[in-house]
Order: sequence, then C-alpha cells, then structure tokens
Amino acid sequence: MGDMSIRPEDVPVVEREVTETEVLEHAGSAGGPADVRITDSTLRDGSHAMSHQFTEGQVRGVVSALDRAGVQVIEVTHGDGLGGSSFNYGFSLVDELDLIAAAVDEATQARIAVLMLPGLATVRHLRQAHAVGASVARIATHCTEADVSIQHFGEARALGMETVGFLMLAHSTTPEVLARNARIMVDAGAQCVYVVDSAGALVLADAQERVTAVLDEIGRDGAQVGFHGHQNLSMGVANSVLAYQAGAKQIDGALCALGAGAGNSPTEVLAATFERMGIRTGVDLGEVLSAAEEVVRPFVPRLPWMDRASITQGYAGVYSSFLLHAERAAERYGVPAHEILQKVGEHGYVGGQEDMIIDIALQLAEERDLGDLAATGVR
Ligand SMILES: C[C@H](O)CC(=O)C(=O)O
Ligand SMILES: [Mn+2]
Repeated sequence: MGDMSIRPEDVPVVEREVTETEVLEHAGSAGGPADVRITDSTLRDGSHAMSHQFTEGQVRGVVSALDRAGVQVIEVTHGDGLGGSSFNYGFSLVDELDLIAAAVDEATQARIAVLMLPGLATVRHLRQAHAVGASVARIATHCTEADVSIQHFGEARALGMETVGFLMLAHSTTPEVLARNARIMVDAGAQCVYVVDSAGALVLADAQERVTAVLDEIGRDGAQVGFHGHQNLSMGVANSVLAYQAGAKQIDGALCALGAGAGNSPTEVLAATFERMGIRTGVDLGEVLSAAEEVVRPFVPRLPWMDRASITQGYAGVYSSFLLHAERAAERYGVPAHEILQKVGEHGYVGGQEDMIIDIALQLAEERDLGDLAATGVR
C-alpha cells in the first residue's frame, strides 16, 4: 500500500444514501431508464490480466470512454481488491488509491466502485477509498463465508456508500447455501448480492438456478441480485442473459473481456446482446464498441482467451485469477499449467491460497523427476 496517512476522522461522511430504485433510474448518457445496470470491471478484474500494471493514463482513458458510453458504475481496484498489492497477489504498478482518485476525477456521470475482500482489506482501506471518492463498495467473500463481511457492510453503509455483496466461486455450493449467504449479506446492509462465477464453471441452468434462489431469498426485502461471469467455458454472456431473465438487475462486464482466466463477459458484447433483445442498459453501443476497440485493445499485451489452461479452470472449477500464477509456476518448475490447475480444482483451493499453486507445481515436478528416473532404470 502507498499513503496510509488518512485517519478515520478525516473521512467525510456522505449525507445521502443511494436508494434501491435509483440504481436503475439513472441510466448514463444514453438516457432513459434502464432494465439492467452494467458494471464495468475492466479496471479491476482486468488488473489480473494486466498483472496489476495499469497506468494512470490507461485508467483515465478507460474511465472517460466508459463514462461517455453511459456506463453507470466503473470498478477500479487491484485485481484482488483493496490492499491486494502484495507479494502473494502481485504488486501494483501504481497505488490503487491514486488510480481510484484519477477515475473519480475523470468520470462525469459514472460512479466509481471498489472491491474489497475482508481480511485482505480492512475497513481502513474502505475509508481511504471512500475518502478519494469511491461511492460503491463491493464486498466479496467465498460463497459459504458471508459472515466475515458483516462489519464491512455496516461500515460501507455508515459511509453512505452503495453496497454490493459478491459471493465468489458460486459454482462450488448449492443454490440454497448461496441464498443463505446472500441473506447474511443483506441483513448486514448489502443492497445487492452477486452470484459470482469466479471459475467460469457455471453452465446455463447452474447460473440461472443460483440467481433464482438468491432472488427468492433477498428480493422480498427490495435487495437486488447481480451476476459476474467469466468466459472459461465461453458462458459469460449467455449466463448473464439467463441471470437477467431470472431477475438479476446488475450484470458485470469488462471491455475486450479483460479479466482473469479467459476473461469476463465482454461489456461491449453484453451491451450489443441486451440491445438486440430490447433490454435497456442505458449504454450507447457505438461508444462502448469504440471504448473496447480504440481505447483498451491497443494497450493490452495479451487478450484473455479460452486456451487449454483457462478452459481447464472452467472445467475443474478453479478461481480465474489463479491463471497467471499457475503459468508462472509452470515456467519455473517445468510442468504444464493446465495440469497444475486441474490439481487445484481437485483440491478445491479458494482465493487466498495462491501459495498452494507452487506446492502443486513442486509435487508435479517431483513426480516427473521420479518418472524420469524410473524410465532410465535408476532406483
Ligand atoms: C478477487 C476476485 O478476482 C473477485 C472476482 O472477480 C471473482 O471472484 O471472479
Ligand atoms: Mn472475476
């Protein structure tokens, strides 16, 4: 982390809370009410794909283009959320608070969201992000551990931020358990809870059933449901449409799919698909297409893609952000990345257990060396 000098008492308290209906009434520069709100995560989930090397200029360019396109919420944080810049997760090139401040400065109608994982980030990180202008707090936990987020939702609401819960690796539990965890988040102050397909492992009905179960549980309180997809099995957009049809009101995307694993549902494809279906997003299609093509594409060194490793992530249910960690371990220890990821899936490792990727790579290397020795007849 960079400057930690902001004290809680320095943090201004926003006087007005965002109402549930306001979330959809304001529809960006494209005008008119929206049926669904697209949150763009290029500058947060895309941070994984960029090895957390976003520059301030890139952030300003993307925010300005999305803002012009009428995207209402733009997420800006280290890929692993506030406080993620570290040896374990990868260091950011630029302090995320500076990037968040630049995004706030650039946006004219869009609001800037931050992601935080309780434990990795603390309420102090949230206060700092709020102090530089972030107004939407997205608070993420493993899908069966929502209870660790209770104080963070309380703090975000006290700050006057809009609150969104993120139940990660949602494929790894049942719709019923997911709904119970969503209930914990709403009781703690979440205004929306997302079904987060972190592994890109949900296939069609799997996604829809989870959205339905969560909505049945929290919808009666006026809370919304969201869906965050990954493209590892190429289901991001289709799952998002099914989520919308099941009642989801907030859907995540990233320009050029820039996100972990095979990337996120591309924002520009979501906008085109919803428009084609007559579903209003408030996003100007021409502007968002040019944001992807002319602003993001030129600076991305490697676009996310469905290759053997990322497809394995979807198939084996592996956290998408493990991809580059596995590729680095694969290169270092001379074992295939997709084999590492397959084992990660078998062990059911979750976010925060990035170190186990090294452990598995070492085991695979040892098995390979023993196999080589056996082949040469050495005992
Ligand atoms: C911290 C993760 O990258 C959050 C996310 O986008 C996901 O689980 O998917
Ligand atoms: Mn993600």
